[in-house]
Amino acid sequence: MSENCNKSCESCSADCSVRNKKHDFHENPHELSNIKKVIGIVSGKGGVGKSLVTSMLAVTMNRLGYHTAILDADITGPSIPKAFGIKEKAKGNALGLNPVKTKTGIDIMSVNLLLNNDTDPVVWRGPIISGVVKQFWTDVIWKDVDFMFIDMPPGTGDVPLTVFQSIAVDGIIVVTSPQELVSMIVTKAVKMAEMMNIPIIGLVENMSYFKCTDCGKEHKIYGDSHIDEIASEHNLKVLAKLPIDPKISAACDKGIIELFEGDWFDSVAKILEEIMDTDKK
Ligand SMILES: Nc1ncnc2c1ncn2[C@@H]1O[C@H](COP(=O)(O)OP(=O)(O)OP(=O)(O)O)[C@@H](O)[C@H]1O
Repeated sequence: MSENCNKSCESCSADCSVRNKKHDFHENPHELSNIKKVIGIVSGKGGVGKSLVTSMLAVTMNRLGYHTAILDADITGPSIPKAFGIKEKAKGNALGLNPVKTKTGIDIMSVNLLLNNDTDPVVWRGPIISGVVKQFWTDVIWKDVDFMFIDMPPGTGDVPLTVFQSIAVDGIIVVTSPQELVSMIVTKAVKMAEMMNIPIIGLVENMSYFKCTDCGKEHKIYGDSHIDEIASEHNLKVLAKLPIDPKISAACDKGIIELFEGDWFDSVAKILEEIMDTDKK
């Protein structure tokens, strides 16, 4: 703290303990929760495969023996329960709300696990939606979770802001697709992450190519990718390039994403393990 501190952080830019404390809006998780690492999955717009990447990352880390969880913060477009084929509803008791376990033991909380019908639209205003996401963090009992993946709502609106301010996110992964204005999206994500003081773990390019099952050739359906140049401009890693694969969309539709085959996320898994290990040292 500066000797001249008048506790008026708004008019002072010093990076001191008072300022940092005053600007820390992080909420504590439920007292019975224990969450080691929280990874936010973001995208610039909807439909690029953010929920799919979130699901596959959780499955990958679960296969490696980590207890994983998904907090579905995409309140108005929750697609996680469907990808995992979850039909049951979340139950609560006097202590709090329990996540629903998938067949392989991944803990999930999503607004669709609370609504009477999956098809009921969520017609709520921003502050209500943000409040629900916060409650998914504070009122759900997340027991012994190694990696929690947060499926963020697309963009940089009210809800992502609340998530980043109220949940201590350890890092974010940005999902893009080749047809997007990738450069702009990545630059925005980098700036947002800087503002929120959260490291970007790297980029995942979804729908990168289509591999012909007859000739084995890779076709760039959405044109050439620029992800590598953009990543190096920002000093970021490209974590994975995921093909367009009808088997993947079929797995999501049938609720069997836990059975996906492919090694696309093996290198991301190593990076996540390193993040976990650095804390143990
Ligand atoms: N690489 C892929 N191959 C085949 N299908 C895919 C692929 N990526 C995504 N899809 C399909 O595209 C649809 C949209 O994906 P997803 O729900 O993950 O997008 P999203 O970015 O989370 O969208 P929103 O933010 O609007 O919820 C899903 O039906 C998914 O199965």
